[in-house]
Amino acid sequence: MIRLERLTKIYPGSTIPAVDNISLHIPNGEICILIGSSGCGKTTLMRMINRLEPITSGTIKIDGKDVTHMDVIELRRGIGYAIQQIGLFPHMTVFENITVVPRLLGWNKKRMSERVDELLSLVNLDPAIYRDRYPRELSGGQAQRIGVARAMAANPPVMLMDEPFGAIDPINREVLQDEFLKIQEKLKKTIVFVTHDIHEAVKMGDRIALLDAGNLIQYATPEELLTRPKNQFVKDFVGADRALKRLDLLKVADAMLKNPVRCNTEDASEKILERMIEKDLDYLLVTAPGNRLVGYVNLDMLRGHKGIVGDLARPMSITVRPDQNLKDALSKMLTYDIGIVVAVDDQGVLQGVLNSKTLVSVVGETYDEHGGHWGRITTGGRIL
Ligand SMILES: Nc1ncnc2c1ncn2[C@@H]1O[C@H](COP(=O)(O)OP(=O)(O)OP(=O)(O)O)[C@@H](O)[C@H]1O
Repeated sequence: MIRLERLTKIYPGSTIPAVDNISLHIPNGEICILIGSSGCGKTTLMRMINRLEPITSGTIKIDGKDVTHMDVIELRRGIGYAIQQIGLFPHMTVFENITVVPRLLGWNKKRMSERVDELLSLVNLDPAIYRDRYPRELSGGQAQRIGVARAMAANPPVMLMDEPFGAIDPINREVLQDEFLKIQEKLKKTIVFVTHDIHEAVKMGDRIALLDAGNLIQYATPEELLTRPKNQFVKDFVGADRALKRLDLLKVADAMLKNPVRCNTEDASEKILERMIEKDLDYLLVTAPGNRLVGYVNLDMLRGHKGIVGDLARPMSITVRPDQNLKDALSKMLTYDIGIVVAVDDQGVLQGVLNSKTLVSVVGETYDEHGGHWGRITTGGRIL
């Protein structure tokens, strides 16, 4: 756990604090995002944690230990540091770049070699291809991955990441973010992460610290920041479209109808047709034993058919997973021009159904300025 108490930094020659009396607490295993406009003090705050900047007043404790009382080399061994400019040494190979800290720690060749291969695989680069390359032989995205791998080399429990994906185009950035979140799910590091990008903050952060002119304005979960901005500054910062930003945050599982109406593959087509007409349904999902999604049937398909629905069911053109975010789901719905999408797990078992109406209502639930009330997330009515 990282605990900042009344932390202040005044640069020599300046009278205005770059970081002004900030207290905040970062639980172990969480990603804390520092965000705010240029010059608000994000980098300064971060660099005080590994003592690249001396502290003017206040304290920083990592797992109860005051960083200013620790041996600085010892301190930095426990803290991985990845920065936007990547900072790879141009005259060193990928292998040598990644093993800078392990070499200082006196690891033997075999251990370093295994670690490099493990880290390269973790960041999705083939060790056989990349370990002997020089930084100039890498794309920007690959170099960023190496930067992250290097920061993780000695398996530090804490990582400081200063706009680590800043210089990457938006598409590769999304890919890197997703990969990094997957890694973090496994490794559970305590991470301080600086970004300018509110989308990135909402997506990556367990908590977000919004700074302005050295002051901490709000420290909250992404959900809270979007739905309960503390004041006008926060509202302006997160943007008028904060409702839409919740699409990044909410999962399909938050908005889907969990028990959609369905029928079994073995059901007689005639019987199902009758029931659908009675219940005024145009489409019906078809599942096999174990609730495995087979596809759907509609009224036209069933009319005049004498067998079982399993013989008719058409597979869905697309499905989503419950843990996908609503932005991905909406994007699929728009791409395929469909109003409904079915959620299945990795084994193809039916989990729920998402339709555009419930999606809009879930995303539209924002802070009610007058009553201070939030609508409950509801999945709406039955849609099939
Ligand atoms: N070495 C320094 N000497 C004097 N002032 C500095 C120094 N480094 C930063 N500052 C000032 O401290 C303030 C905070 O800077 P800092 O780099 O922490 O901001 P930031 O939020 O990281 O900005 P950016 O998003 O542009 O990187 C700024 O006003 C900056 O000009």
